[in-house]
Amino acid sequence: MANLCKSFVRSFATSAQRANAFNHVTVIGGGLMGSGIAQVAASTGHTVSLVDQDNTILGKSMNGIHKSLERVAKKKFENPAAGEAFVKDTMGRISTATSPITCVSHTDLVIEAIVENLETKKKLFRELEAVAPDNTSSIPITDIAVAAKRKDRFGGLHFFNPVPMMKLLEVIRIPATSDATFDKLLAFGKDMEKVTVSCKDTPGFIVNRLLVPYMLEAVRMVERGDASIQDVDTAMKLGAGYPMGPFELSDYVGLDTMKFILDGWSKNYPDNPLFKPSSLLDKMVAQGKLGRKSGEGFYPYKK
Ligand SMILES: C[C@H](O)CC(=O)SCCNC(=O)CCNC(=O)[C@H](O)C(C)(C)COP(=O)(O)OP(=O)(O)OC[C@H]1O[C@@H](n2cnc3c(N)ncnc32)[C@H](O)[C@@H]1OP(=O)(O)O
Ligand SMILES: NC(=O)c1ccc[n+]([C@@H]2O[C@H](COP(=O)([O-])OP(=O)(O)OC[C@H]3O[C@@H](n4cnc5c(N)ncnc54)[C@H](O)[C@@H]3O)[C@@H](O)[C@H]2O)c1
Repeated sequence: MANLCKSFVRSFATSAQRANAFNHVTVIGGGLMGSGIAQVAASTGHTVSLVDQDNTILGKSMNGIHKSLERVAKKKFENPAAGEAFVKDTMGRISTATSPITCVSHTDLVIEAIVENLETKKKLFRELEAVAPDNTSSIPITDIAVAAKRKDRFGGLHFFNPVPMMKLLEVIRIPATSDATFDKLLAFGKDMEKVTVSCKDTPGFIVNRLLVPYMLEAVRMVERGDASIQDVDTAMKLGAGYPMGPFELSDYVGLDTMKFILDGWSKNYPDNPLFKPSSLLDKMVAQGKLGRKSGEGFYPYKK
């Protein structure tokens, strides 16, 4: 890992101008979250290796990052040439790879953002045998850390979707996490221009422990025939001020990710009624209706 950071530069600057806690970041998983994390890490001056299973997936990830950067640039810069330079500089800091092994030897921080499946995550950490702060939605960090040898350098970073827009980062320590590691993860959050909060290594941390049961109760409400999908979404947007209703948000997060979260919780806490599986969610995932990413979820989307 890199030396401790000396100071922070809050606004966008080139890597040469910033003093970040980490210089080079490896992000494993180039899906919704990994792409967003790689984008923000690069736009805040880090060099980034983005790793996924094959180059087709990585091509899609880089396309998505480019489009998202163009949206950010439009908002950030009045001068189109400055916006174009920002996009080009940021893209130039991201390289891609299909194996993490080559990247981790020269990286300062590894962030895992692959599918929400404990066995898959543990297998990856066994392969890495290194430090890899984890972007899990719901799996206790301690359970994933079982596969890591150097647990003092292990911690949880929970980003939110879409990463470029959501200001929060949950930073989770396990008993074995050293103070130095925890402090550096908090510093990394600041470098990424996020507000950090911390909590115990409990299921769903703060946000998902409250948000996911709410989203699932919306699904159960529709399963019971109490209200329609559209009316629940309208109600929560106009009556509770949420930017998206629970069904729009479920499609945005990914119904497979929602199911992974719920399956993990219901297996570990079978007596908690908030974590009960949903047959509607199970059926939709089995049909490949995963939300925006598959072109259909609770709503249809243009592919
Ligand atoms: C399950 C996990 O473990 C945890 C989670 O992540 S839970 C999910 C947490 N996320 C949320 O709750 C998201 C809730 N939704 C929102 O906050 C908003 O709907 C939203 C920010 C996603 C989009 O905002 P909205 O106003 O609805 O749409 P839109 O007009 O397209 O976007 C607003 C601005 O955000 C920007 N934006 C949206 N998505 C973006 C992206 N991926 N990249 C860059 N910019 C983006 C747009 O460019 C737009 O900028 P502008 O206002 O200057 O035009
Ligand atoms: N979707 C959300 O809103 C959200 C928000 C916060 C956290 N998370 C968490 O972030 C993680 C990733 O979620 P996502 O929504 O980006 O999923 P996603 O399905 O969009 O992406 C997962 C990516 O991981 C890749 N992958 C799988 N196994 C791999 C391996 N062994 N090596 C390299 N790449 C591999 C897949 O090819 C895929 O591109 C999950 O743990 C999820 O719970 C998701």
